[in-house]
Amino acid sequence: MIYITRRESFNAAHKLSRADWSDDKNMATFGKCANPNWHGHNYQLYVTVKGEVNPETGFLVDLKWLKKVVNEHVIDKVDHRNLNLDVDFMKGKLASTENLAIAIWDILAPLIGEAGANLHCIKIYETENNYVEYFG
Ligand SMILES: Nc1nc2c(c(=O)[nH]1)N=C([C@H](O)[C@H](O)COP(=O)(O)OP(=O)(O)OP(=O)(O)O)CN2
Ligand SMILES: [Zn+2]
Repeated sequence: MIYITRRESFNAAHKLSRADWSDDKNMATFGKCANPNWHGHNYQLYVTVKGEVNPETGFLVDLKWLKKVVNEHVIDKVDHRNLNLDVDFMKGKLASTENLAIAIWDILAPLIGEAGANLHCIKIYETENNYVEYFG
């Protein structure tokens, strides 16, 4: 078993708030992250794939292919966007890093499976100090 990781970066706005809660409750729960006029992050996304090395190519998966899949299906949809308003796969979800990691897993796992490998981990740094890892 071998593991290979592609890192991508994106910039996105969001806020942590629930439409079915009052402003006061959102502020009490999420603090400054519930600021109604949004705030943004420079996110770092790490997509780790696991599997066996193809003896003919020496590859688990071609990193150029992985870059293309991650960019087409994730980065192009989130970069310079508002996670709450613009991103179809986050509609109706609280825009936390946990929910973002789960949503990205759900998009990429089947695509990577079709290529004969397995998605191992989605890791997202929201800030330098905060990151989430999701293993499915
Ligand atoms: N479990 C979670 N908690 C929080 C999330 C999250 O996605 N999951 N997100 C946030 C906010 O988005 C917030 O913007 C994080 O910013 P902050 O707390 O300021 O993070 P920093 O690393 O910049 O803070 P330092 O104090 O400088 O370490 C909040 N909680
Ligand atoms: Zn935030």
